[in-house]
Amino acid sequence: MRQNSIYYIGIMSGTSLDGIDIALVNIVNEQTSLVASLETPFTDSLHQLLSSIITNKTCNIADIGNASYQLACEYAVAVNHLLQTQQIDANEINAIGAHGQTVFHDPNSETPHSTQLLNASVLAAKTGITCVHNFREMDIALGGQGAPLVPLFHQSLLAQISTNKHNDSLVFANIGGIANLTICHQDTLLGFDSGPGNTLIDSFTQQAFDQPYDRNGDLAKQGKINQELLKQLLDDDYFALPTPKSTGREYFNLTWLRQKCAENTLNNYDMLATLTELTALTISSPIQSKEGALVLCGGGAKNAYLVARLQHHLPSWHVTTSDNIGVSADFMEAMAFAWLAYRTLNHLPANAPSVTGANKAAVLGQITFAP
Ligand SMILES: Nc1ncnc2c1ncn2[C@@H]1O[C@H](COP(=O)(O)OP(=O)(O)OP(=O)(O)O)[C@@H](O)[C@H]1O
Ligand SMILES: CC(=O)N[C@H]1[C@@H]2OC[C@@H](O2)[C@@H](O)[C@@H]1O[C@H](C)C(=O)O
Repeated sequence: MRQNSIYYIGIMSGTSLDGIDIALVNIVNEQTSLVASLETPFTDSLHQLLSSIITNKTCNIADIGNASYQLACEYAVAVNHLLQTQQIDANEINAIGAHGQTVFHDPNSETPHSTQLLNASVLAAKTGITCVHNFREMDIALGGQGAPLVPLFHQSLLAQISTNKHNDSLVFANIGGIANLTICHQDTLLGFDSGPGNTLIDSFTQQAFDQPYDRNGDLAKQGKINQELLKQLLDDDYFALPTPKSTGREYFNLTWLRQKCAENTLNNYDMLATLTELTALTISSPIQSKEGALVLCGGGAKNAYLVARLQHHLPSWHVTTSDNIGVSADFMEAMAFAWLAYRTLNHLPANAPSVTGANKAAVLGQITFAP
């Protein structure tokens, strides 16, 4: 590690497949702050390749290698561009914490695994920066879910954010493709995937309205929630499972939806309103305290209709976005991966057994040194 450097880079490309989020952060005395950020879409060819790997489940082995290589190249172009605009040399960066692209997540099978594609050698070679990656594997090897990993980062932020008023009941909800909650109550830390965030909303919007997502929830807002279908969806076993638990797009997808509502003939607006309500209810229902602060991050925080439904279900809660407490809602996850790289390089554990169910805390990730 370069001792005088305080910079780390985090890269997240999440389950929504909307592209790459990069955060350049500095970490001083355990305090993480965002210096610069960049959001860039995948090229069409990489987007198509990743979508086909994720949705087809079976794929050519060469596709895995190609996607890993292409992803590393696109990560590297974005990192180099960000550094150039900031006039920061690669030598000043301690490490990149790179999530990679999750293509399959199954921590509960007889052969538990979670696969994030990324050719880390290519990323290190093309940026000249040491790269930390494969963060979920060790937690799964220790019997954990390998996800979510951000709750410990959320907890680390508590010391530096200014919501002391609500500190005894603070819940972070990251609403990406899948939604995950971090519940900080006094000294306890809980965290789990609550279920679909935007993934069903996005897939249905693409199919029915030929738009990438339901901007601000404007389409759902025009529909009427169908209570009968909502009940059928909420009956899914995942929602009643005790923690630790995590999930992914291999479970919550349009096939899942079709199976649940084979007999339903809702119009598209009502369907979208019902799917949005599913996300709102599965995020709000596990929250037990009467009041507190619900801090939203991830793209779903921009869905005004979804946010209104969350506020509706949590009337005494202060529902806000992490931007309002000084942490970028768009780059929270990328910041978390920069922080995870910092933990790895400093030999510090980065999983929370109370969240993932691992039998012990451990240093996570693999290090690929800059050549
Ligand atoms: N203005 C908006 N209105 C409604 N939804 C939006 C808006 N902007 C972004 N989104 C939603 O946010 C999604 C992207 O969110 P985000 O980037 O947090 O997901 P991710 O990082 O891929 O997911 P995950 O956290 O599951 O890994 C988009 O696919 C879209 O559904
Ligand atoms: C396997 C996987 O990639 N899981 C992601 C996904 O996206 C949201 C949710 O599902 C969460 O469990 C996790 O990402 C975040 C960054 C996490 O590990 O905390």
